[in-house]
Amino acid sequence: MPLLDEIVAEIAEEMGSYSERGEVASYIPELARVDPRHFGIAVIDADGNAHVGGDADMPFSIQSISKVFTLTLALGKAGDRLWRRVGREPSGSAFNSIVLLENEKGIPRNPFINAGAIAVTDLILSGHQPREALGEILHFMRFLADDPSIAIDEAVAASEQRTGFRNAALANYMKSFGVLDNPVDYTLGVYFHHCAIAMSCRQLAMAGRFLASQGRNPSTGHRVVQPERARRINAIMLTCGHYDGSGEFAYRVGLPGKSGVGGGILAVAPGKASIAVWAPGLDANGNSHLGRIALEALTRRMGWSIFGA
Ligand SMILES: NC(=O)CC[C@H](N)C(=O)O
Repeated sequence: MPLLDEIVAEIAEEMGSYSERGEVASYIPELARVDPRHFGIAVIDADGNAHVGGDADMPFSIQSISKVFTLTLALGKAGDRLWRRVGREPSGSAFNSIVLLENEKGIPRNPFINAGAIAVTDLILSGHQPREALGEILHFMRFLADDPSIAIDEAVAASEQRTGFRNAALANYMKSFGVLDNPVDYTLGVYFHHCAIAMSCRQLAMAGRFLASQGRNPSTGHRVVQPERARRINAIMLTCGHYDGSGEFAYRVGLPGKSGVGGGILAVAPGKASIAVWAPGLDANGNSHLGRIALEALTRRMGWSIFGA
């Protein structure tokens, strides 16, 4: 699709000239070292062709984007039982907020805020050793992206493990309500490590293909999840994937999307494409500032918003 190639190249070039790039996350010390001038974009279309621009092959910390994949895995294990320990409504508060937990009996609003993702990780652990659970998550990422080289950035994981007091508070608080089954340090260890998986835009867009193609890996025809499950994961990405910036993302971009504080965003244009962008500078909600601008430009030019042209 030459048009798509041109648009992706144009966007990569335009993003290079922005001076307002947001702030790189600094509460995880290792992420503060990343150069805010990076920009990458990868679009895998419905025929499996990759259209890339900028630093599309440079690995970055996927952080909360991993929550899409842990949710998928946990749903595979627990099915609808998962929804007993986590809700599926937007929280309207920050990704690491604790405020709603007290009134809601330790049940997090959705699987994409930190508390919800920690509860989902706990379900994947379910009695296994942290190493086994992590191995399973990594194996799933490599399988989806069709790339055995995907790995965890141990320096990022260790950095968050040292400084993740807020997440430790969320996990302990949920544990006090009986929402977590495993030892808190096991669950947190797995959570910090899956957030520290490093992937490039190309690898992420590859991993997201099943969400754009009704649950199937389009190149092998392999079913990852049922179409209904893919649709529902997309729905939660749309409503909750950008925390208290989810409304703004839907308004401007109009696609299911999941951000991470490493500056990545995975977005899904159902039936059309799986898209990953990366720009490390964040806005006030902790979502990639330029990443959102780039996706807005892409969906506008391609007419891909799920809400119409
Ligand atoms: N929004 C994010 O990407 C947050 C993930 C990060 N690992 C944290 O728990 O704080």
